[in-house]
Amino acid sequence: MYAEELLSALPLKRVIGPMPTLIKDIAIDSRIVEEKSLFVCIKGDTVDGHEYAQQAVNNGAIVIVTERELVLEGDVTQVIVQDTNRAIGLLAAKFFDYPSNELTMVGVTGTNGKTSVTGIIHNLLQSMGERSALTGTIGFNLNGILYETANTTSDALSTQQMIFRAKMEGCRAMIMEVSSHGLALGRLAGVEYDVAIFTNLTHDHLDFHGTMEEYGNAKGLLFSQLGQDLSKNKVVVLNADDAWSKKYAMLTQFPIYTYGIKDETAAFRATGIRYEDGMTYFTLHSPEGNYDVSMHLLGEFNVYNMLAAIAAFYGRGYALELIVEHIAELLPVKGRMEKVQSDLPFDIFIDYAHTPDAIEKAIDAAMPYKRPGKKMIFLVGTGGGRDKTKRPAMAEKASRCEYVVLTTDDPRYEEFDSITGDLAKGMTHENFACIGDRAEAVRHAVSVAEEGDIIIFAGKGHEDYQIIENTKYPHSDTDIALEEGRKKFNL
Ligand SMILES: CC(=O)N[C@H]1[C@@H](OP(=O)(O)OP(=O)(O)OC[C@H]2O[C@@H](n3ccc(=O)[nH]c3=O)[C@H](O)[C@@H]2O)O[C@H](CO)[C@@H](O)[C@@H]1O[C@H](C)C(=O)N[C@@H](C)C(=O)N[C@H](CCC(=O)O)C(=O)O
Ligand SMILES: Nc1ncnc2c1ncn2[C@@H]1O[C@H](COP(=O)(O)OP(=O)(O)OP(=O)(O)O)[C@@H](O)[C@H]1O
Repeated sequence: MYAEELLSALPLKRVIGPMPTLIKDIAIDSRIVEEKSLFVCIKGDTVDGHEYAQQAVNNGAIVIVTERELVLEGDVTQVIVQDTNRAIGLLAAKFFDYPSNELTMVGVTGTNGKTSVTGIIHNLLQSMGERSALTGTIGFNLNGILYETANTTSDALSTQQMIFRAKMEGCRAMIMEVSSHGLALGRLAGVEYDVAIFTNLTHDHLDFHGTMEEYGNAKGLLFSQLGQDLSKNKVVVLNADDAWSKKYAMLTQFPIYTYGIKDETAAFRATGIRYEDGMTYFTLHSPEGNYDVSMHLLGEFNVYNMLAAIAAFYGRGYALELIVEHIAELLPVKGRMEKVQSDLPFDIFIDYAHTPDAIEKAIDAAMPYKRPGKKMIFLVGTGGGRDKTKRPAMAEKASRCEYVVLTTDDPRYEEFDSITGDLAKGMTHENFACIGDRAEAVRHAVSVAEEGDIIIFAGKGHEDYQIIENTKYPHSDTDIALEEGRKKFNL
């Protein structure tokens, strides 16, 4: 792109040096700068990107966007702006020519359920033969190929790049998990959403947001940023059973489609929920009448997730009959109350619950499968160096199970005992063990399991690794549990 044209995205700037003709790429990481690039210096949490400007020049950057004049060697032009974090959003959207305008963009926010709802919508679109891309905690799924991403909601540059790639690969839709961090830090700058969905808001991430109020306000940005152009067919989907939905409804004038189980005024409502033989059944009440829905996804929380997806499809003009037909074929989302197929005499569920509410919902989901007189064992961990206030509440929720194993998810730099010690403060009974080493904890959970019991391994879900300090080690709750179980029962 012509440098002049690209930089026109930044009206307030001071340019030092001659303007080059062409910019071939944009980068925010000096280690992966290409020839003839523009590098934007971002002040991070751990380091300041301004310190890496020289490395970026050495690797081929010809323009540096910076918040202060830097001493740099080489043929390089400096563009001084007040806020580089804001600048990268404007530049990235311009460089990729505002790709979100050409796709149906779906954003899902909420404490729990983002991966599930985005996965459901993406998989339903695929099953109807429509090409869509998906980004979130699991990575960037482009036409079936999964690319790793550092965050649930990626930085502003990667976000625009991914939408552009989806457009170039012929996708008609892009389904995105929208985290509160992503919204608060401007990672979604320039993303024009057509569908904005809210799942729920419960305790998480208070290390970052400080209060639930701030956390809730950050999520509200998804709705307020939909804009005022009512000629666009934008759709807002809100959970009628969550009090925050009333606040979000006030942030936008676009049509609202509510869903829920308790609130009888919800436009999309489920009643008569039944769980049988690994299936969930319910009656869908909709503006178009009632439908019988059957799905392989387990638990009431997945009924909520499915209702959110159904409301979104309806809002975009899809026939409910068609959607309900495709739901019956849908496979469970990976690592979200996924039942492990095995020859062991007890049941294993793998789940990603890492908030108090999600733990409660995971236990609810498994309860219909609990046999009389048999135990439910819950293994729960949490990440190191993140919101510590939620830890006792997580263990308190897990205490509903007869036996609890307290462990770690990704301990990062925190001591095992510090994590399990915080969790233990919330236990309401004595039938639990604190075992920081997760592999050991999984083996222990299996060692106490007897015929007919259920074990839920929570917190790792789809992940096949554990991060200790800053290293990713291979780890699979499923593999360890199966190996230990077979040994125990001589299979
Ligand atoms: C606190 C936080 O959000 N940190 C994010 C931030 O990292 P950081 O501030 O540490 O960045 P940094 O390493 O200091 O680097 C600053 C700048 O210098 C550049 N740099 C750095 C080193 C170098 O050699 N050269 C160079 O140019 C970097 O590319 C960057 O532009 O910028 C990185 C790149 O965009 C993010 O990956 C990183 O997310 C980390 C991994 C993270 O864990 N974030 C969590 C808190 C988060 O965002 N979570 C949410 C919610 C998840 C959920 O729903 O549960 C998410 O959306 O993921
Ligand atoms: N609608 C929901 N309400 C409450 N709990 C839910 C809901 N959907 C999923 N959960 C629980 O939360 C866990 C995480 O689900 P999911 O990955 O879909 O959420 P998420 O919002 O993407 O979380 P994260 O971004 O932290 O990965 C699930 O394994 C399940 O235990």
